[in-house]
Amino acid sequence: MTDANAATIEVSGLTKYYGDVRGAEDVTFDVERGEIFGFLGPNGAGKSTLIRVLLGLLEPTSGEARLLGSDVTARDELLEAKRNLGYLPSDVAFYDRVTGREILDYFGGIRGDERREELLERFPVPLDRTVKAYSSGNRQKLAIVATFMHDPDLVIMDEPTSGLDPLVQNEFYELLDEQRERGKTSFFSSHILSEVRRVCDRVGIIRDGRLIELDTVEGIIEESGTVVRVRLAEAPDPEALRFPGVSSVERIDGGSDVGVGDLESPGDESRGGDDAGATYQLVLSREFDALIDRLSAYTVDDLEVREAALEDVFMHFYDGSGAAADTAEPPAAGGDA
Ligand SMILES: Nc1ncnc2c1ncn2[C@@H]1O[C@H](COP(=O)(O)OP(=O)(O)OP(=O)(O)O)[C@@H](O)[C@H]1O
Repeated sequence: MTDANAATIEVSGLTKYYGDVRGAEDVTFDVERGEIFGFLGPNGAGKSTLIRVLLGLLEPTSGEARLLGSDVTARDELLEAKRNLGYLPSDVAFYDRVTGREILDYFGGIRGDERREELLERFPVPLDRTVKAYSSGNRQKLAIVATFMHDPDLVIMDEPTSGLDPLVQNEFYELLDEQRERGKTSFFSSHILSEVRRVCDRVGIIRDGRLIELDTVEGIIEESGTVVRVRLAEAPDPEALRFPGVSSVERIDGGSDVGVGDLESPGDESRGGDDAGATYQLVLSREFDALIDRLSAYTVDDLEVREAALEDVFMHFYDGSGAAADTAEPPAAGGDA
Protein backbone atom coordinates (compact mmCIF):
# COMPACT_ATOMS: atom_id res chain seq x y z
CA MET A 1 0.00 0.00 0.00
CA THR A 2 1.05 3.56 -0.59
CA ASP A 3 2.13 5.22 2.66
CA ALA A 4 1.43 8.96 2.64
CA ASN A 5 4.13 9.60 5.25
CA ALA A 6 6.87 7.60 3.60
CA ALA A 7 9.77 9.28 1.83
CA THR A 8 8.76 9.46 -1.82
CA ILE A 9 11.89 7.61 -2.90
CA GLU A 10 13.74 5.16 -0.66
CA VAL A 11 16.77 3.36 -2.01
CA SER A 12 18.70 1.01 0.23
CA GLY A 13 21.85 -0.93 -0.65
CA LEU A 14 20.77 -1.03 -4.26
CA THR A 15 23.04 -2.90 -6.64
CA LYS A 16 22.46 -3.62 -10.30
CA TYR A 17 24.79 -5.59 -12.53
CA TYR A 18 24.26 -6.25 -16.24
CA GLY A 19 26.06 -9.57 -16.34
CA ASP A 20 29.58 -8.56 -15.36
CA VAL A 21 29.01 -4.86 -16.00
CA ARG A 22 28.33 -2.74 -12.94
CA GLY A 23 25.39 -0.39 -13.36
CA ALA A 24 24.98 0.64 -9.69
CA GLU A 25 26.65 -0.55 -6.51
CA ASP A 26 25.30 -0.35 -2.96
CA VAL A 27 23.41 2.92 -3.45
CA THR A 28 21.43 4.26 -0.47
CA PHE A 29 19.45 7.50 -0.26
CA ASP A 30 15.96 8.88 0.45
CA VAL A 31 14.13 11.71 -1.23
CA GLU A 32 11.64 13.41 1.07
CA ARG A 33 8.23 14.73 0.15
CA GLY A 34 8.45 18.28 -1.26
CA GLU A 35 12.14 18.07 -2.16
CA ILE A 36 13.84 18.91 -5.41
CA PHE A 37 16.61 16.37 -5.67
CA GLY A 38 19.29 16.53 -8.36
CA PHE A 39 21.11 13.45 -9.43
CA LEU A 40 24.45 14.06 -11.09
CA GLY A 41 27.25 12.08 -12.59
CA PRO A 42 29.33 11.69 -15.71
CA ASN A 43 28.24 9.55 -18.66
CA GLY A 44 27.95 5.91 -17.72
CA ALA A 45 27.88 6.67 -13.96
CA GLY A 46 24.65 4.77 -13.37
CA LYS A 47 21.97 7.47 -13.37
CA SER A 48 19.71 5.84 -15.94
CA THR A 49 20.21 2.46 -14.30
CA LEU A 50 18.88 3.81 -11.00
CA ILE A 51 15.98 5.60 -12.65
CA ARG A 52 15.03 2.44 -14.54
CA VAL A 53 15.14 0.36 -11.35
CA LEU A 54 12.94 2.95 -9.61
CA LEU A 55 10.41 2.69 -12.42
CA GLY A 56 10.33 -1.10 -12.14
CA LEU A 57 11.83 -1.48 -15.63
CA LEU A 58 14.94 -3.25 -14.32
CA GLU A 59 15.15 -5.85 -11.56
CA PRO A 60 17.81 -4.95 -8.96
CA THR A 61 20.58 -7.50 -8.44
CA SER A 62 20.32 -6.84 -4.69
CA GLY A 63 19.05 -4.19 -2.30
CA GLU A 64 15.70 -2.44 -2.17
CA ALA A 65 13.93 0.52 -3.66
CA ARG A 66 10.53 1.98 -2.83
CA LEU A 67 8.62 4.55 -4.82
CA LEU A 68 5.85 6.44 -2.99
CA GLY A 69 5.94 3.68 -0.39
CA SER A 70 5.68 0.83 -2.91
CA ASP A 71 8.30 -1.84 -3.44
CA VAL A 72 9.47 -1.35 -7.04
CA THR A 73 9.73 -5.12 -7.56
CA ALA A 74 6.09 -5.70 -6.54
CA ARG A 75 4.28 -5.21 -9.83
CA ASP A 76 0.75 -4.48 -8.61
CA GLU A 77 1.92 -2.22 -5.80
CA LEU A 78 4.09 -0.25 -8.18
CA LEU A 79 1.30 0.08 -10.72
CA GLU A 80 -0.86 1.69 -8.04
CA ALA A 81 1.96 4.07 -7.03
CA LYS A 82 2.58 5.05 -10.63
CA ARG A 83 -0.80 6.76 -10.82
CA ASN A 84 0.88 9.43 -8.76
CA LEU A 85 4.06 9.51 -10.77
CA GLY A 86 5.16 11.57 -13.74
CA TYR A 87 8.14 10.33 -15.75
CA LEU A 88 10.05 12.39 -18.27
CA PRO A 89 12.64 10.24 -20.07
CA SER A 90 15.77 11.69 -21.64
CA ASP A 91 14.93 10.47 -25.13
CA VAL A 92 11.29 11.41 -25.47
CA ALA A 93 9.89 9.25 -28.26
CA PHE A 94 6.27 9.92 -29.17
CA TYR A 95 4.50 8.13 -31.95
CA ASP A 96 5.09 10.99 -34.34
CA ARG A 97 2.34 10.70 -36.96
CA VAL A 98 -0.22 11.99 -34.47
CA THR A 99 -0.74 15.56 -33.34
CA GLY A 100 0.36 17.01 -30.00
CA ARG A 101 -3.29 17.32 -29.02
CA GLU A 102 -3.93 13.63 -29.74
CA ILE A 103 -0.96 12.67 -27.60
CA LEU A 104 -2.20 14.75 -24.68
CA ASP A 105 -5.73 13.32 -25.16
CA TYR A 106 -4.25 9.83 -25.03
CA PHE A 107 -2.28 10.35 -21.82
CA GLY A 108 -5.09 12.45 -20.32
CA GLY A 109 -7.51 9.57 -20.91
CA ILE A 110 -5.26 7.21 -18.98
CA ARG A 111 -4.07 9.35 -16.08
CA GLY A 112 -6.06 12.59 -16.02
CA ASP A 113 -5.18 16.06 -17.27
CA GLU A 114 -6.47 18.62 -14.80
CA ARG A 115 -3.48 20.91 -15.36
CA ARG A 116 -3.35 20.62 -19.14
CA GLU A 117 -4.57 24.09 -20.11
CA GLU A 118 -2.49 25.92 -17.54
CA LEU A 119 0.65 24.04 -18.54
CA LEU A 120 0.03 24.63 -22.24
CA GLU A 121 -0.12 28.35 -21.58
CA ARG A 122 3.29 28.17 -19.96
CA PHE A 123 4.78 25.68 -22.42
CA PRO A 124 2.95 26.41 -25.67
CA VAL A 125 3.28 23.96 -28.58
CA PRO A 126 1.59 23.77 -32.00
CA LEU A 127 -1.08 21.34 -30.83
CA ASP A 128 -2.61 20.60 -34.22
CA ARG A 129 0.64 19.75 -35.97
CA THR A 130 1.95 16.21 -36.10
CA VAL A 131 4.72 15.60 -33.60
CA LYS A 132 6.96 14.64 -36.50
CA ALA A 133 7.05 18.31 -37.49
CA TYR A 134 7.95 19.47 -33.97
CA SER A 135 11.30 21.01 -33.15
CA SER A 136 13.19 19.20 -30.40
CA GLY A 137 12.32 22.03 -28.00
CA ASN A 138 8.60 21.72 -28.76
CA ARG A 139 8.81 17.98 -28.35
CA GLN A 140 10.34 18.50 -24.91
CA LYS A 141 7.67 21.04 -23.97
CA LEU A 142 4.95 18.60 -25.01
CA ALA A 143 6.64 15.97 -22.87
CA ILE A 144 6.69 18.35 -19.89
CA VAL A 145 2.97 19.04 -20.26
CA ALA A 146 2.27 15.31 -20.55
CA THR A 147 4.42 14.57 -17.48
CA PHE A 148 2.86 17.14 -15.17
CA MET A 149 -0.72 17.49 -16.40
CA HIS A 150 -2.20 14.77 -14.13
CA ASP A 151 -0.65 16.62 -11.16
CA PRO A 152 1.45 13.72 -9.84
CA ASP A 153 2.98 13.75 -6.33
CA LEU A 154 6.37 12.73 -7.67
CA VAL A 155 8.04 13.47 -10.98
CA ILE A 156 11.18 11.65 -12.12
CA MET A 157 13.04 13.30 -14.99
CA ASP A 158 16.11 12.37 -16.98
CA GLU A 159 17.82 15.59 -18.13
CA PRO A 160 14.54 17.50 -18.42
CA THR A 161 15.84 20.77 -19.85
CA SER A 162 17.77 19.36 -22.80
CA GLY A 163 16.72 21.16 -25.96
CA LEU A 164 14.93 24.00 -24.15
CA ASP A 165 15.87 27.62 -24.74
CA PRO A 166 16.82 29.70 -21.67
CA LEU A 167 13.39 31.34 -21.31
CA VAL A 168 11.61 28.01 -21.33
CA GLN A 169 14.20 26.58 -18.96
CA ASN A 170 13.40 29.38 -16.57
CA GLU A 171 9.69 28.68 -16.80
CA PHE A 172 10.48 25.06 -16.04
CA TYR A 173 12.54 25.97 -12.97
CA GLU A 174 9.64 28.11 -11.74
CA LEU A 175 7.33 25.15 -12.21
CA LEU A 176 9.63 23.04 -10.01
CA ASP A 177 9.71 25.79 -7.35
CA GLU A 178 5.91 25.83 -7.33
CA GLN A 179 5.78 22.05 -7.13
CA ARG A 180 7.90 22.22 -3.99
CA GLU A 181 5.60 24.85 -2.47
CA ARG A 182 2.69 22.52 -3.17
CA GLY A 183 4.44 19.64 -1.40
CA LYS A 184 5.22 17.78 -4.63
CA THR A 185 8.54 16.04 -5.16
CA SER A 186 10.94 16.35 -8.10
CA PHE A 187 13.83 14.02 -8.83
CA PHE A 188 15.97 14.63 -11.86
CA SER A 189 19.29 13.85 -13.43
CA SER A 190 21.32 16.67 -14.91
CA HIS A 191 24.67 17.69 -16.30
CA ILE A 192 23.91 21.40 -16.04
CA LEU A 193 25.45 22.86 -12.93
CA SER A 194 23.68 26.23 -13.03
CA GLU A 195 20.38 24.38 -13.03
CA VAL A 196 21.41 22.27 -10.09
CA ARG A 197 22.44 25.35 -8.17
CA ARG A 198 19.29 27.21 -9.15
CA VAL A 199 16.70 24.60 -8.24
CA CYS A 200 17.97 21.71 -6.12
CA ASP A 201 17.52 21.32 -2.39
CA ARG A 202 19.84 18.34 -2.28
CA VAL A 203 22.19 16.67 -4.67
CA GLY A 204 23.44 13.13 -5.04
CA ILE A 205 26.60 12.59 -7.06
CA ILE A 206 27.17 9.19 -8.60
CA ARG A 207 30.39 7.91 -10.11
CA ASP A 208 31.22 4.40 -11.29
CA GLY A 209 27.86 3.23 -9.98
CA ARG A 210 28.46 4.48 -6.43
CA LEU A 211 26.90 7.40 -4.64
CA ILE A 212 29.93 9.46 -3.65
CA GLU A 213 28.24 12.55 -2.24
CA LEU A 214 24.82 13.36 -0.82
CA ASP A 215 24.30 16.86 0.53
CA THR A 216 22.66 20.21 -0.01
CA VAL A 217 24.19 22.33 -2.78
CA GLU A 218 25.27 24.82 -0.10
CA GLY A 219 26.82 22.02 1.94
CA ILE A 220 28.81 20.78 -1.02
CA ILE A 221 30.09 24.24 -1.85
CA GLU A 222 30.88 25.00 1.79
CA GLU A 223 32.87 21.84 2.17
CA SER A 224 35.06 22.57 -0.84
CA GLY A 225 34.03 26.12 -1.48
CA THR A 226 37.16 28.20 -1.87
CA VAL A 227 39.59 28.18 -4.75
CA VAL A 228 43.08 29.50 -4.21
CA ARG A 229 45.56 30.10 -6.98
CA VAL A 230 49.03 30.77 -5.80
CA ARG A 231 52.23 31.42 -7.71
CA LEU A 232 55.34 30.51 -5.76
CA ALA A 233 58.94 31.40 -6.52
CA GLU A 234 59.74 27.80 -5.65
CA ALA A 235 58.28 24.66 -7.22
CA PRO A 236 57.44 22.26 -4.37
CA ASP A 237 55.62 18.99 -4.91
CA PRO A 238 51.86 19.80 -4.86
CA GLU A 239 51.40 17.40 -1.95
CA ALA A 240 53.56 19.71 0.17
CA LEU A 241 50.73 22.26 -0.01
CA ARG A 242 48.13 19.85 1.27
CA PHE A 243 46.70 20.31 4.79
CA PRO A 244 43.42 19.36 6.52
CA GLY A 245 40.58 21.16 4.75
CA VAL A 246 42.18 20.97 1.29
CA SER A 247 40.14 18.75 -0.99
CA SER A 248 42.41 19.05 -4.02
CA VAL A 249 45.73 20.58 -4.94
CA GLU A 250 47.14 20.69 -8.42
CA ARG A 251 49.99 22.34 -10.20
CA ILE A 252 48.38 24.20 -13.08
CA ASP A 253 51.26 25.65 -15.07
CA GLY A 254 52.07 22.50 -16.98
CA GLY A 255 54.51 21.31 -14.39
CA SER A 256 52.32 18.39 -13.32
CA ASP A 257 50.35 15.73 -15.12
CA VAL A 258 47.00 17.09 -13.92
CA GLY A 259 45.80 19.75 -16.33
CA VAL A 260 43.01 21.98 -15.21
CA GLY A 261 44.49 25.11 -16.72
CA ASP A 262 41.52 25.28 -19.08
CA LEU A 263 39.13 26.15 -16.28
CA GLU A 264 39.25 29.90 -16.56
CA SER A 265 41.34 33.04 -16.00
CA PRO A 266 42.62 33.86 -19.45
CA GLY A 267 46.22 34.89 -19.30
CA ASP A 268 47.29 32.21 -16.87
CA GLU A 269 48.71 30.11 -19.65
CA SER A 270 51.26 32.81 -20.34
CA ARG A 271 52.68 32.40 -16.89
CA GLY A 272 53.85 28.96 -16.14
CA GLY A 273 56.79 26.82 -16.77
CA ASP A 274 59.19 29.50 -17.95
CA ASP A 275 61.25 29.77 -14.77
CA ALA A 276 61.86 28.08 -11.45
CA GLY A 277 58.49 29.05 -9.89
CA ALA A 278 55.21 27.24 -10.13
CA THR A 279 51.46 27.96 -9.97
CA TYR A 280 49.05 25.82 -7.96
CA GLN A 281 45.33 25.61 -7.53
CA LEU A 282 43.89 24.47 -4.22
CA VAL A 283 40.24 23.77 -3.51
CA LEU A 284 39.59 24.07 0.21
CA SER A 285 37.17 24.88 2.99
CA ARG A 286 37.72 28.30 4.51
CA GLU A 287 40.88 27.35 6.40
CA PHE A 288 42.72 30.62 5.82
CA ASP A 289 44.98 30.45 8.88
CA ALA A 290 46.24 27.05 7.85
CA LEU A 291 46.72 28.31 4.28
CA ILE A 292 48.80 31.30 5.39
CA ASP A 293 50.77 29.07 7.70
CA ARG A 294 51.57 26.63 4.91
CA LEU A 295 52.43 29.31 2.36
CA SER A 296 54.75 31.05 4.79
CA ALA A 297 57.35 28.41 3.99
CA TYR A 298 57.58 29.77 0.42
CA THR A 299 57.90 33.03 -1.47
CA VAL A 300 54.44 33.99 -2.72
CA ASP A 301 54.62 35.90 -6.03
CA ASP A 302 50.88 36.03 -6.63
CA LEU A 303 47.76 34.95 -4.77
CA GLU A 304 44.11 34.82 -5.79
CA VAL A 305 41.30 33.61 -3.52
CA ARG A 306 37.74 33.25 -4.75
CA GLU A 307 34.55 31.34 -4.05
CA ALA A 308 34.48 28.04 -5.89
CA ALA A 309 32.18 27.70 -8.84
CA LEU A 310 30.20 24.50 -8.74
CA GLU A 311 32.41 23.35 -11.63
CA ASP A 312 35.48 23.39 -9.40
CA VAL A 313 33.72 21.30 -6.82
CA PHE A 314 32.51 18.84 -9.39
CA MET A 315 35.94 18.57 -10.93
CA HIS A 316 36.97 17.38 -7.53
CA PHE A 317 34.16 14.85 -7.25
CA TYR A 318 34.62 13.68 -10.80
CA ASP A 319 38.25 13.21 -9.93
CA GLY A 320 39.56 15.70 -12.48
CA SER A 321 39.23 13.00 -15.11
CA GLY A 322 37.96 13.43 -18.65
CA ALA A 323 34.54 12.72 -17.21
CA ALA A 324 34.45 16.25 -15.86
CA ALA A 325 33.88 17.50 -19.39
CA ASP A 326 30.34 16.21 -18.97
CA THR A 327 29.69 18.88 -16.40
CA ALA A 328 30.31 21.66 -18.87
CA GLU A 329 27.32 23.82 -19.36
CA PRO A 330 26.01 24.13 -22.88
CA PRO A 331 26.06 27.74 -24.11
CA ALA A 332 22.29 27.93 -24.36
CA ALA A 333 21.79 27.11 -20.70
CA GLY A 334 22.80 30.47 -19.28
CA GLY A 335 22.97 30.71 -15.51
CA ASP A 336 25.27 31.44 -12.71
CA ALA A 337 27.23 28.40 -11.64
N1 LIG B 1 21.51 -2.65 -20.94
C1 LIG B 1 22.77 -2.61 -20.52
N2 LIG B 1 23.59 -3.67 -20.70
C2 LIG B 1 24.88 -3.65 -20.27
N3 LIG B 1 25.44 -2.59 -19.63
C3 LIG B 1 24.68 -1.51 -19.43
C4 LIG B 1 23.32 -1.45 -19.87
N4 LIG B 1 22.82 -0.24 -19.52
C5 LIG B 1 23.83 0.43 -18.90
N5 LIG B 1 24.95 -0.33 -18.85
C6 LIG B 1 26.22 0.04 -18.24
O1 LIG B 1 25.99 0.41 -16.89
C7 LIG B 1 26.79 1.54 -16.54
C8 LIG B 1 25.87 2.68 -16.08
O2 LIG B 1 25.16 3.15 -17.22
P1 LIG B 1 23.94 4.19 -17.13
O3 LIG B 1 23.29 4.24 -18.48
O4 LIG B 1 23.09 3.88 -15.95
O5 LIG B 1 24.75 5.54 -16.86
P2 LIG B 1 24.24 7.07 -16.92
O6 LIG B 1 24.80 7.70 -15.69
O7 LIG B 1 22.78 7.13 -17.11
O8 LIG B 1 24.99 7.63 -18.17
P3 LIG B 1 24.54 8.79 -19.24
O9 LIG B 1 24.76 10.10 -18.55
O10 LIG B 1 25.52 8.57 -20.33
O11 LIG B 1 23.12 8.53 -19.62
C9 LIG B 1 27.63 1.85 -17.76
O12 LIG B 1 28.87 1.19 -17.62
C10 LIG B 1 26.84 1.25 -18.90
O13 LIG B 1 27.70 0.87 -19.96
